[in-house]
Parts: sequence; C-alpha cells; structure tokens
Amino acid sequence: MDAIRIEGLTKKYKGIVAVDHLDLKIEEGKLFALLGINGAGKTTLIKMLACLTQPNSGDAFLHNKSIMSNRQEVKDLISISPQETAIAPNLSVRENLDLMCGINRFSKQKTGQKIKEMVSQFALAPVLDKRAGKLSGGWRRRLSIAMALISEPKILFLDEPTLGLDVVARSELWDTIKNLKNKMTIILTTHYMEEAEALSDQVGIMKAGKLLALGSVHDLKVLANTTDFEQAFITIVKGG
Ligand SMILES: Nc1ncnc2c1ncn2[C@@H]1O[C@H](COP(=O)(O)OP(=O)(O)OP(=O)(O)O)[C@@H](O)[C@H]1O
Repeated sequence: MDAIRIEGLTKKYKGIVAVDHLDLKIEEGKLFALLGINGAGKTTLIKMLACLTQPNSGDAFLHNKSIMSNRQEVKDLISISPQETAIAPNLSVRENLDLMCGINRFSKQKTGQKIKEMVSQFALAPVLDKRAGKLSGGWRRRLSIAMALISEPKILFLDEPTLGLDVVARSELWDTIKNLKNKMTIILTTHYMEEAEALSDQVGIMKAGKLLALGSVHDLKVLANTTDFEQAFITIVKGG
C-alpha cells in the first residue's frame, strides 16, 4: 500500500514556485530520503504533507486521507521531528515526555507506560532528570524523536535529524532510526549523502520544486554511472 500519494502538488510564494506540480508515491513502511540543494523545495513539500501550509493546487493522500479535505485525520497519522527541536528547554527529559503524553490526552497509566517505553527504546535513562536545555545536540535530537513517537504516528517526518552532530552521535542516531524502520513510514530530509545511503530504501532528488530522480541509492548510482553516491547526486543535480 502507498503510505503517501502526491498528485500535482504545487506551492507558490510571491514570484517563486517552491513545489511545482509534483507527483510521487511512497510505499508504507519504507524510509524515503528527500534530497536536494538549498531551496529545492523539500521543507515546503513536507510542510504541505504535514498540513502546516496549504498548497495552491494539487493534493496529497496520506493513508488515503487528503491533506485538503481530511486535515484532522492526516494530522492524527503523522508526527514531525523538526530541525529546531520542539523540546521545552526548562523542563527535564521526563517532564518533556510527560508533557507530550498530556498533549495526546493519555491516562496516567498510559503515560507511565509510554515514558517507560520511550526511555527504554531511546536509552534515555542516564538523562531522565536533566534539564532538556542542558543536553548535548545528540541527546536533544534523540529526545525530540522520542517525543514525536509518543502519538504513535504511522508516518514520521525527520527534518535533517543529524544536522550539526559529531560522527559518534550521528552514528548512534542512525542506529536509533534503523530500529524504527519497518514499524512506520519515515520521510527524512538530509544534506548528508552518507546518511541517505546508510538509512534509505528509496531516495527522491528535488530541484527547483520538481522531482529530478527517484530510486534506490543503487539505482541512482547506476543512473549517474558512478559508484560514489555523493558524485551521483552532484551529477544528477547538475544535469537536471
Ligand atoms: N515562507 C516563504 N516565503 C517566501 N518564499 C519561501 C518561503 N518558504 C520557502 N520559500 C522559498 O521557496 C523555495 C523552496 O524553499 P524550501 O525551504 O522548501 O527549500 P529546501 O529544499 O527545504 O531548502 P533547504 O535545504 O535550504 O532547507 C526557496 O526559493 C525559498 O526561498
């Protein structure tokens, strides 16, 4: 089944077509990496899919729910872990998780269970009572993803999840993301080609609001006639 079906989606800002009649299907349970140089339209596309901004034309269906006419159902299906983490810096890690359970109107019992589950899944025990604002970047991103998962989304958007992290924190977060694969559909944006290579089942490369290429990392290397994925990306973007 398609988790996401995008049909002719278009978003214009004054004088700029940020997303231009885009068609795309993303299969359920896959990790889809959305790549493109700055200004390609990735964030705008994700914002439309997450019902944060309205398209000018076209539509997209998440589990067959339209972003135009079934907005609440779409919002119930998804969760976002944004670039700017949505954590409350003055609250502890536990309080942040608790807050998110409150937003989801969980009972006291479900809240207890959920926090336990997240602490175990994301190995948060060592920082549970630390103020979130005092955490390192790697821990903050891990908490941000844990918080995004509390609502049990079917589709998770990860916007540049390892931006600014050191290589060790990045590799640990990759392991965390790998553990989420197959449990939900994940749409990931990144500027790190090795990240797309390590994690994705499918890759879409955007340029000027359009989809330039679509396929597995292997497919795109073959398309660009190279064994190096970064080189393949450059060849495709420059050629398109
Ligand atoms: N709110 C806005 N108002 C006007 N123009 C915008 C707005 N948001 C985005 N744009 C423009 O739309 C185009 C696509 O931007 P978008 O942020 O979607 O690209 P991106 O691929 O996410 O880039 P990056 O990799 O830098 O995050 C750019 O030309 C950008 O300047």
